[in-house]
Amino acid sequence: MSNCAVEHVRRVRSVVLDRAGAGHPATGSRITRSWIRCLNEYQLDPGACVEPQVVAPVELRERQERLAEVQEVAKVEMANLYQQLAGSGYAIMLTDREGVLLNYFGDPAFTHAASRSGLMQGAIWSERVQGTNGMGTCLVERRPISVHQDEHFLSRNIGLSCAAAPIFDHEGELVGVLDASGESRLAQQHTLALVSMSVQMIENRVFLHRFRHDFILRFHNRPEFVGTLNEGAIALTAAGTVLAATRGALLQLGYTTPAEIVGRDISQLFNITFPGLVDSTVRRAYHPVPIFEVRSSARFFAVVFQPVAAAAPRRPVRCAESVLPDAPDALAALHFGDPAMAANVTTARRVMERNVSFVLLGETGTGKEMFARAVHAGGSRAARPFVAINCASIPETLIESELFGYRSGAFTGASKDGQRGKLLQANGGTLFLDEIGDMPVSLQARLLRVLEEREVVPLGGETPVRLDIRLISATHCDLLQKIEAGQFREDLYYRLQGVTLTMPPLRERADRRALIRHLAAQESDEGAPVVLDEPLLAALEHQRWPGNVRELRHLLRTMVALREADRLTLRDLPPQYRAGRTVTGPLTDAAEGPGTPLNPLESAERDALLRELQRLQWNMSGVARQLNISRNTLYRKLQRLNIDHPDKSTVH
Ligand SMILES: Nc1ncnc2c1ncn2[C@@H]1O[C@H](COP(=O)(O)OP(=O)(O)OP(=O)(O)O)[C@@H](O)[C@H]1O
Repeated sequence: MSNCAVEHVRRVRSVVLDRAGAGHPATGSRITRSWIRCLNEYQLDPGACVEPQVVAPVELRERQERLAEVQEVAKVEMANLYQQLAGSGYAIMLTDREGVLLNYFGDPAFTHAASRSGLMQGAIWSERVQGTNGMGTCLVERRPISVHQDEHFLSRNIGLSCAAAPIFDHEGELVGVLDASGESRLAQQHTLALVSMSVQMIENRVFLHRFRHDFILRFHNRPEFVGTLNEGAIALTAAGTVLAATRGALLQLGYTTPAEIVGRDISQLFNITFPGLVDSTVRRAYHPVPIFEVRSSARFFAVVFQPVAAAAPRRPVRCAESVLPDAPDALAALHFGDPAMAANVTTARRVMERNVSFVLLGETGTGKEMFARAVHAGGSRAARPFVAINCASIPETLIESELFGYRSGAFTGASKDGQRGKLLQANGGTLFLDEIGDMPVSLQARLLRVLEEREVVPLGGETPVRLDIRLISATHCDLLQKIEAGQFREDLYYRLQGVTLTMPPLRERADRRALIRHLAAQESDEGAPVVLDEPLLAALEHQRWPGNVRELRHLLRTMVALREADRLTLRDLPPQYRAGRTVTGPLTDAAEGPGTPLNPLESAERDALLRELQRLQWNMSGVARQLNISRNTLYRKLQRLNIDHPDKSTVH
């Protein structure tokens, strides 16, 4: 045993035996209490150098399945927390209530040392097995706790610094612990606060998910905190009886256990009737409405969310392109504090429950479709279909049948069963018309008629069908300019335009850094979490991003896939992003011009594309069709390959 370990053992024994230990930092009462338990109750030897105890893989899987819902939510929060602590040598861990380590996100620099210390999946970190430690002692104390270096009981653990917080379920049962541990010499003051915040986020999100088929009242004494991790949430039956409440709700209302309010009518807690509150929430378009607590008359602001229909197809957490959390947080998840996006979300929430049409403007890849999906997911139509149609990528001749459908045999090549058009497929839900500016003028008249008459006659059919759709249109072009040029109908423009929102380009978003981290976490969430070092983050933050968030996501996806280590640096950045294309760099504008070096493959692609463009006299739809790609993709290629249209104004 090293001198240091011998000294530690001597100190532990002396503190426990005379319970004095004057002058030693570890005599804080919780640590002392734990040491006493370890020595007297569990009969542990502080100098023991035992191997970590690990449960069998089958048992680990069973334990993980038992906590599957918490784990699913915790994974995202663990990745976020890991990003926040990245570089400080921490590993983030989740244990169950017996202290078995279920999930581990580790700093690569620390993983090896961590597994030597027993910080690995399946290891048991209860206080009874490992003595005083963040995870185990937190389970006993049921409170957030830091255990720094020689505050550990076993001398083999004194290299560690741990910050741990307990996770409770809606019944107040302790279900596990979230912990950040590292070999850091300096206990980071803020680590415990970050871990506690992550736990609060996990508890809230698990609660919202578990009670998604019930009414949920979300409240805070400041309206802007409704929907944040500080809010309180109460699940209610359709009759307004309390089913469960979050810790945040109990804290704000001055109760200590859920049992004190479960089973009571909501009107016994707040001076409201439940139907009245549901009504005013909907009338105020999900803006928090003031309510008063019965006992203290304290004012709160509340929103009631309606149950998500049980029959609704569950939105996959991760789909090919877009990642959306469960409603109603989909809109909030679209930004991390950018004022323009925040204002868009506020406006959308205000009108979401009224059948107002939206027009979404913004450059390609700024998230127009994602925004439309979030509006759909957050509203009362969430359980009904969301149908998207891209007017730029469907050949003009087919848009009509795509929209209106057709009867069997309506035209050569039509399916023999016919097809319901997108308008009918979207009935009751949302129709998203992407690149509306590219809709042929003849079809615009027909669409306008349908929107005014609110019924549609399928192609080749006779009986009109009643339509109830929310329409969200998107375009990257200037529709007013198109109207002037006679390419877009003014009357349709006014019919589509209930609320117009502009998605900011990525280079102008104030929350770029958080968004980059968030996307990197999402892109790496199936493997070990990836950390971006500071120079790389700064370089990404200052790119021009002509393809906006889409381009950023694809770049991160590529970098994550090709990485050699879990810490990405400037060396992982593809060459075309290294020089020049920054917003503030010296090559700012010139970088988009022909000066940017292309690799040989890109040069060949550029030549081939130029030949095709010249052959078809720059008819963009024709070239896109010829190459079997969408016009959006074609425009993106032009941008990427530095091809300027001879008449620049027509290239968007
Ligand atoms: N706020 C966001 N958070 C996370 N990912 C986003 C966000 N906005 C966009 N993305 C990502 O960028 C991709 C492109 O977004 P989307 O298709 O919504 O953009 P768009 O503006 O509709 O593009 P286009 O005009 O080219 O159709 C999405 O698939 C998604 O992965």
